[in-house]
Amino acid sequence: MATTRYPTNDLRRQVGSPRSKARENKDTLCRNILIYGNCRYEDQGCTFNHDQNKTASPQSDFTKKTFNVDSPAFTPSVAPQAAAKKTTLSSQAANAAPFTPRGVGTSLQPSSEASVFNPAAIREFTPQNYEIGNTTSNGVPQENGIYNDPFTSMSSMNSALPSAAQYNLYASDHNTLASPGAQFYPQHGAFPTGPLQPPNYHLYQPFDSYRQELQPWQRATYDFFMPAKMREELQKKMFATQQVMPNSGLPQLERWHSLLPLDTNNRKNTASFGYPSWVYKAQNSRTGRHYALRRLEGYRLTNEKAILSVMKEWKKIKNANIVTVHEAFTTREFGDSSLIFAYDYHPLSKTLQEHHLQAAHGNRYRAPNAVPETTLWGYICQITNALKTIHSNKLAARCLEPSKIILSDTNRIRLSACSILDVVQFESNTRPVQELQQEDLVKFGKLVLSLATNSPPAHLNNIQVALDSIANKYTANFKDAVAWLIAPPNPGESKSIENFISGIATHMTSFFDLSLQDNDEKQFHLARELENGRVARTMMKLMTIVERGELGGVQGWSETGDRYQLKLFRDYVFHRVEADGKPNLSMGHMLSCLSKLDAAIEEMVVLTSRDNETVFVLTYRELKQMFDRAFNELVKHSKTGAPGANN
Ligand SMILES: Nc1ncnc2c1ncn2[C@@H]1O[C@H](COP(=O)(O)OP(=O)(O)OP(=O)(O)O)[C@@H](O)[C@H]1O
Repeated sequence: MATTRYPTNDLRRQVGSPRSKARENKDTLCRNILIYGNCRYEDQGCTFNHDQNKTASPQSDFTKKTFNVDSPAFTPSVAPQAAAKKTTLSSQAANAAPFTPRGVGTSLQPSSEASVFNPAAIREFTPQNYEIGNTTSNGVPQENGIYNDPFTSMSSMNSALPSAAQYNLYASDHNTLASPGAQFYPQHGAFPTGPLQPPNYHLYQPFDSYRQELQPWQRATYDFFMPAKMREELQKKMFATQQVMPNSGLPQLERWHSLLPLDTNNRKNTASFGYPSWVYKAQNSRTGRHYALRRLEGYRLTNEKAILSVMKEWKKIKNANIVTVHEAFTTREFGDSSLIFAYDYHPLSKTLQEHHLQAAHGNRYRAPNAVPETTLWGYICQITNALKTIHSNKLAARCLEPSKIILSDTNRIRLSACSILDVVQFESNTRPVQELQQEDLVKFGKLVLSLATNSPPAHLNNIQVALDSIANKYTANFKDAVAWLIAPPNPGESKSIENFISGIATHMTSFFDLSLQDNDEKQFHLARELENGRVARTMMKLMTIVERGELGGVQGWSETGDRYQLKLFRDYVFHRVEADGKPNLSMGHMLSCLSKLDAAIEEMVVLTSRDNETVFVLTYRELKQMFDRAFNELVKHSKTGAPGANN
C-alpha cells in the first residue's frame, strides 16, 4: 500500500519562514543608521536593527546561518575592529552590478574615479527584506564572490542529460525517465523542469480533444477514432487495392500478376493516342506493390531508343499532380504486340470526364450541374503546378484531356497519361518542345472551358460562343484566365506557364492555404491513430498471454504465476460490471487502462477474482513487469519471435 511521505529535513530547511527572516534582520544593523545616522523607515516596517549598541558582528550572523541549533557554541575569533570595518559597506556597493573578473591578477584597488564622493549618486537605502549575507546579486547566483555564467553551467548540465537516442518512451523505469535533469534542480521545483518532463503517456490524448456538438454516446467513438467518412473512404480504397478477379482471362506478364481491368466501358477509343488503350491494376511480383498498367493495343515498337530516352526524362518528374510513371515495355502476352506503361496506382480514381461530363450524356433531359468556380480554380492551380514542373524539365504534357486526368480524392487531381505520346510519336514528331508547350496552354484552356460548359472538348466547336456562355456563371477573372490560355500569343511574343502563374497568384495562395489546412486536419487524425496503434499493440500482447493453455510443458500456463493477475486485469479492463451486474462498456476506461499499463505508472489498481475470494492491490508498474515477463517467455518459446512488437 502507498505510504504517506513527509518532507525531508533538507526540504524543510529550504522552505524559509518569514518570521525567522525578520528575526535575523533584527540582529543586522540597518544601513541607513550607518550612513545617515537615522532611518526614515524605522517606524514604517523596516525590520533591521536600529540600535547601534546591539550590533551583531557579521561573523556571528554567518555562524547562525551555517550551523543549526545543535551545533557546538561558536566563539568569534575575529577582532572587533575588523568586524566594524566590514559593516562600513556603502549603499552603492549593495546595489552594485555583479563583479565580472576581467583577468587573473587584476588589482582590487578601487579606481580613483570610484573614490570621488558624489552624494547625488548615492541612492538612499530602501529596506527590501534581504539578507546581507545573501550570496546572490541581482538574482545571479555567485559562488565565492565570482560570477557564475548561467549559460556555462547550463551547457555542462546539457552534456549530462541523456541524448535523444537514449530517451526511450517505453522505458519501464519512470523515476529516471521522469526528470533526467532532476539532480540539477531542487526537489521543490524552484526551477522550471517542464521541458524535461516526459509527456503523460498514461493518458490517451494525442492532441487536444476535438469535440463537436455531439451526444455523449456519439462522442465516445468519434473522440477516439478517425471520422467515419474518412475511415470508410480509406477502407474502400484498401479493398479496391486488394481486389482480384480470378477468372478475368487476362494474362500474367513477366513481372506482373493479378491483372484487373479498370476501364468502365469496352469502347475501343483511339482518340487520345491513336491506339485503343486499356488500364489494369496489377501487382508487381518483385516489390509486391500495386500499379496501374496502361496498355496500348496493337502498337509495334520500331525503335528501342524511344522507350529508353523518353523514360529517362519522365522518370525524373516527381510532382503531386502528375501520376508517376515507372517503366514502359512491350509484350505479346495479350495476343498482339502491346506497349505497356506502368504508373502509380491511385485506388478508386475517376477521370474528370467520368465525374463531370458523363452525367450530361446519361440523361439528356437533365440540365448538367455546373462545376463550382472554387472547384475549377482548384483544378486550374493543380494543373498549373503540374505544367510548371513538366515545362521546367523541357518536356510537354501533351495529353491534357478530361479523360486523362484522374480525380482520386475530393478535388484532388493528377495528369495520368504523361510520356505516352512522346514514345508513340518518337519518330514522327518533328515539332520543337517549345511549340508543344504552347499547345499545352491552349489544351489547358480548352479543358477548363469544357468543364465550365459541361461539354467534352470535341464538342467545343465555337470557342468564342463557349467563352461568352460562361460569363453568366463565372467571374470575369475566371473567364479572362481561360481566354488568356486559349488565345494565340501576340506576334513576336510567347506565353509561358510562369506568366500564367503571376496572373493567378491570389488563387494559388488560397489553394495553398486550403491544402495546408487539409494537411493539418489529416495530421490531427494521424496522431490519434498513433495512440490507437500503441493501445492495439498492448492489447494484442495481452491477448497472446491470457487464456493460453499449455506452454513449455506447463499446463494451464496462463492460470499460474503472474499470468493470473494479468487475467484479472483483463477482466478489470474489459469485463467490468455495474453494481447491479450490468456490463460497463466505457471505451474511455479501456483506453486509459491500456495506456497506463503501457506507461507502467505508479497508480494502484485493485484486481478481484470473479468469485470475490482473492484481491490483489498492484501498481501498473508491477503489472507491466509481469506483462513483459510473460510476453518475453512467450517470445522465447516461439519460432519467429514477435517482429514489430516492440516498435
Ligand atoms: N493511375 C491510375 N490509378 C488508378 N486508376 C486509374 C489510373 N489511371 C487511370 N485509371 C482509371 O482507369 C479507368 C480507365 O481510364 P482511361 O484513361 O482509359 O479512361 P477512359 O474514359 O476509358 O478513356 P478512353 O475512352 O480514352 O479509353 C478510369 O476509370 C481511370 O480512373
